Amino acid sequence: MRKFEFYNPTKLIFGQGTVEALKNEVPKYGKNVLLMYGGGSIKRSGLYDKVIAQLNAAEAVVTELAGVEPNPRLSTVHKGVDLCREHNIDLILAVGGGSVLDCAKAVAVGAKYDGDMWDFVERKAAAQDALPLGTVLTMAATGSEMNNGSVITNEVTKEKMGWGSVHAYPAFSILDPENTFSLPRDQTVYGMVDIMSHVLEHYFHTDGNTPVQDGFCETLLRTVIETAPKLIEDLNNYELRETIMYCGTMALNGMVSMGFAGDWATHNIEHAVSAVYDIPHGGGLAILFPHWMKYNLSTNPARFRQLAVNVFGVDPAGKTDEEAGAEGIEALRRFWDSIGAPQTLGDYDIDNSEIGSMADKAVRFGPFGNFRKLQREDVVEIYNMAL
Ligand SMILES: NC(=O)c1ccc[n+]([C@@H]2O[C@H](COP(=O)([O-])OP(=O)(O)OC[C@H]3O[C@@H](n4cnc5c(N)ncnc54)[C@H](O)[C@@H]3O)[C@@H](O)[C@H]2O)c1
Repeated sequence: MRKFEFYNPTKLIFGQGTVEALKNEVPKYGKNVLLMYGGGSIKRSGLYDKVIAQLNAAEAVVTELAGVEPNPRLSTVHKGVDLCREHNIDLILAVGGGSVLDCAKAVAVGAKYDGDMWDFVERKAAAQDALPLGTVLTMAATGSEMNNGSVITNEVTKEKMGWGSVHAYPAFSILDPENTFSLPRDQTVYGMVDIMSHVLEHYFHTDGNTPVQDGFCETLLRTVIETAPKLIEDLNNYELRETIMYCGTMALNGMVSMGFAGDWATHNIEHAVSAVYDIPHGGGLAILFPHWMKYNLSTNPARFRQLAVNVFGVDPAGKTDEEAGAEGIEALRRFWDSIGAPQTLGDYDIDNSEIGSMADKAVRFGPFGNFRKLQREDVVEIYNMAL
């Protein structure tokens, strides 16, 4: 293991009916609340009314920013920052999936910064402060509810990039699995692919002696693999939604990844695709991750073998590490196919015309990935494999 410090200040409030915690949490931060949400699914599901009832009980003065896009845009962040200043906002409350939460994080740091928040994404400046943020999660996927990361799309330059700050952790996050019942089957699948991808990004590291962390990661992967086929046939099953929601938070809140640096190349490769084509993040990962794995199998075949045996039940007898590892990659592909995840870029009508510009975006900050450093030509190769 490498040396580490662990810090995660987010208060997690998990379980049925927990939206009622809002009336006690909100007044701790002040009266003026900016309520951010997406395209209106929270109105159809009734969650909006429940949230408003709690905010009324807390005697909050509410300003709304609706319509936060999937793959949230910088222009929406700017709108949010303006609203915070205009209405002297004390607390931002994000109700939605990872996109709404990520956008709210960007608004929270942007409201306390004189320049353009995009400076933080471009690493030209580092956030020094933020407005407090509370969240009510409606989709299990990103882990944004309990981490300090956020991904923003600059629609003018067609760049989609992650950034993070110690000031971007939510102060509290409310997770009621029932609030994910209304999530359609395809988005449920994308969320589960995203969760597995976060664990896989952790798993492919080069630091030694991580048996406990490996076990945590393998358990999360096996749990999603066991739960996903049941959940897609029974979308209103509380226990299945609960299991996946807990997996999503644990996959990316730092708890299973202490003491090593995960790879994170595939997320970078995917962000460049969804920046140009605006496809769902989890859909892009389902296409690209198996190709990243095939491309890197020879980097450390023993690691792939361990995944194949411990997660996919591959029998390693009489096989080289590379052969067993390759079976594991095939098993992952078959599993994602079985739950209806996309398989090729062609599934989103993406051809090879933008591969060069996507690769340029992916290497914007230079070679990347900790398991193996990828150069531009490696990224081009992986996109070509995924066509
Ligand atoms: N912050 C992080 O750590 C992190 C990690 C991975 C990815 N991301 C980013 O997060 C974004 C994706 O977030 P996401 O996967 O949570 O999806 P999302 O928030 O974009 O939501 C996907 C779709 O589902 C809808 N939706 C959400 N909850 C719903 C519900 N309960 N009922 C009906 N519809 C619902 C949304 O309106 C949207 O149309 C991407 O931009 C991705 O790059 C962030």
